[in-house]
Amino acid sequence: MTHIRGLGYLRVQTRDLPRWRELTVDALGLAVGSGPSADGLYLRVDERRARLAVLPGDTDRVLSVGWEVRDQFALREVARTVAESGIAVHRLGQSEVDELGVEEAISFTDPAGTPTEVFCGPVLDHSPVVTPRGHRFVTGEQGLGHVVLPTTAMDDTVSFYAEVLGFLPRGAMRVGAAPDGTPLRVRFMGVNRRHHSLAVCPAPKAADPGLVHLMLEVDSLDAVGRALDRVHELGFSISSTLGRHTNDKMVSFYVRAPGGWDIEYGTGGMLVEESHYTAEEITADSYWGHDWSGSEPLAAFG
Ligand SMILES: Cc1ccc(O)c(O)c1CC[C@@H]1C(=O)CC[C@]2(C)C(=O)CC[C@@H]12
Ligand SMILES: [Fe+2]
Repeated sequence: MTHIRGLGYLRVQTRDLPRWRELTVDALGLAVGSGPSADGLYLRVDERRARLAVLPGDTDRVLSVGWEVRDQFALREVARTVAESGIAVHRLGQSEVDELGVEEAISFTDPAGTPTEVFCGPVLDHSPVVTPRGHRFVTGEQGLGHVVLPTTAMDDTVSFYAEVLGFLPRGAMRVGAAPDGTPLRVRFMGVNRRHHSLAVCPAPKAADPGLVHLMLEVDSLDAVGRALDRVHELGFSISSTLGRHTNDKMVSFYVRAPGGWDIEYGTGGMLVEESHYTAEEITADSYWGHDWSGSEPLAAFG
């Protein structure tokens, strides 16, 4: 039933494009790609034209989370099931799909309020991906990485992704309790062998920026360490120090992006063997490290 193959792209809006360029290109080592808007920043990590698009605007917010399906027939199925679930679905026109660099796409708002797109037929850029320090990003069948979305409607959001879009639960972690004692949990969900392509996190209000973090994976610990050096040199704020997560086994750090949300930058994520997997509850976010004590408050929790 699952048609979604992975996280395809993320598009965000910012008031501070120059600082975004420093973070993504100079610090994190993404390659500059191309796109239709002359003042936009289009970033490549692989053969896709722009996996991350950063557009100038007067607020800092997510413009769209793009989920990928196999082909136009799978897209039609997703459009039908989302519409049947009671959510209004729009089919994007030619100028819109050209802007996204895909063949076809639909858009809708998920129960968390996230502007969401599902697409097929991404346009490729066959020129070499020249990252500043020669590292590679881990994408391919695992998709771009993962996003964590804040939501005030946890149950609706989780059931939408699981029961309408076919995401598989990949475990949870308690982050507190409601006034009546019901545990609150961050829930991880996957669509491919990456442990999670999505996590949904209980948040007090639905407001900009609409994101908790984007995770990007690179192919070596040295690439993570070098990026961390550059993040310090360029004066970015570390939200969480280096550590290893207990669920996906990834070694990562979190850096604060302009706009009040984070980019998680890691390596060594596990590959899920779906035929044996069961969804577990972790009781610590990390085996070691991941000190969040120096973090500036996330805009989504503010
Ligand atoms: C716990 C965990 C496992 C794997 C991940 O890729 C991952 O990002 C996390 C942390 C999720 C979550 C977060 O990002 C926002 C701040 C949160 C809610 C915490 O304060 C603990 C867990 C954190
Ligand atoms: Fe994460």
